[in-house]
Amino acid sequence: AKKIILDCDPGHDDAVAMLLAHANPEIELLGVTTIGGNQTLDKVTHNAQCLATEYGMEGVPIHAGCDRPLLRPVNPAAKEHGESGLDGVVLPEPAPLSEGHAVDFIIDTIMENEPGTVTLVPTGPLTNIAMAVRKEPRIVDRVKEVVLMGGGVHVGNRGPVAEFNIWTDPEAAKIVFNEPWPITMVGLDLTHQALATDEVAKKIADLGGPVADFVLGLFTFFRKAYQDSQGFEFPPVHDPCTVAYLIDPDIVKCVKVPIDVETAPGITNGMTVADFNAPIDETVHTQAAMELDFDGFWSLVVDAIDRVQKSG
Ligand SMILES: Nc1ccc([C@@H]2N[C@H](CO)[C@@H](O)[C@H]2O)cc1
Ligand SMILES: [Ca+2]
Repeated sequence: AKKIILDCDPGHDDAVAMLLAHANPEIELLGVTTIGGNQTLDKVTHNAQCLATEYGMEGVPIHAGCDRPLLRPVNPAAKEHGESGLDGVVLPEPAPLSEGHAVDFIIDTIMENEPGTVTLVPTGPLTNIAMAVRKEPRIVDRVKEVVLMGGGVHVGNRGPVAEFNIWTDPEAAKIVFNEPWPITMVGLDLTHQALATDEVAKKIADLGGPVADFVLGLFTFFRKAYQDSQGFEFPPVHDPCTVAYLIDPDIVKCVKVPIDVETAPGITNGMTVADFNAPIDETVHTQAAMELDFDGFWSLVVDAIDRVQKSG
């Protein structure tokens, strides 16, 4: 199984990423770390703890991380995720929070495991990852790869070309994208294909059960929020696309391309800039996810719900 650390800001779609990472046998979830983003750090951390209970996740450490970006103020996505960060569902009691900062957990976990065996899966702003790199630069060569939800190629949800996770902390993103580790950017080009349509909801409803109902509750709220805030009929469930790619790389088609981050103020601030004019040689350590196998993706999510309900 692939060992991963999920660095997240739950968040309706982070919640599905956590479910997929916990349930699928191809993934060994070494720990969950949290970052302020969709909501403030205290709220997203509490949400992660409650989700661990909901999914029956035993013994997976949860560590809270940075409570704000490196330079920018926190700008929660309250319209899309609600005041709690997980509006639309009733949350169970929280699982315990582990001692110690997320940045130290990320560093220690990578340094304690064999080189090239731990994958980082950030699905929120990249502050914790940037801080970890600055505190312990040796993690860059030891990490197997970074598969992050964020950015996109000339697409945005915070203005014309910025995506929320990057836009929230562009300086952290610039640090992360400029380290020489392998990065798969699972951006909006890809995740806007991962729509929770009526047919998807029906498959989950047909499964039945408490976790199926929980996920449907997430989707119901997220769908209304997306209709009201971005005019989408169905909500794109961004974050689990990262885990799905790790489970089955054929589910996501990627293109190798140099990617950097714009941190200058102005209309392109927070943009991930893919340079398709550059030569693609072995120095290119970044790739952008562009095409999703819709049915393959959703079958993994339905399977994860089924597995968690069966092991409950
Ligand atoms: N409108 C909006 C939707 C999702 C998000 C969060 N940020 C990323 C998508 O931009 C995902 O990680 C998701 O959790 C932010 C804003
Ligand atoms: Ca997220």
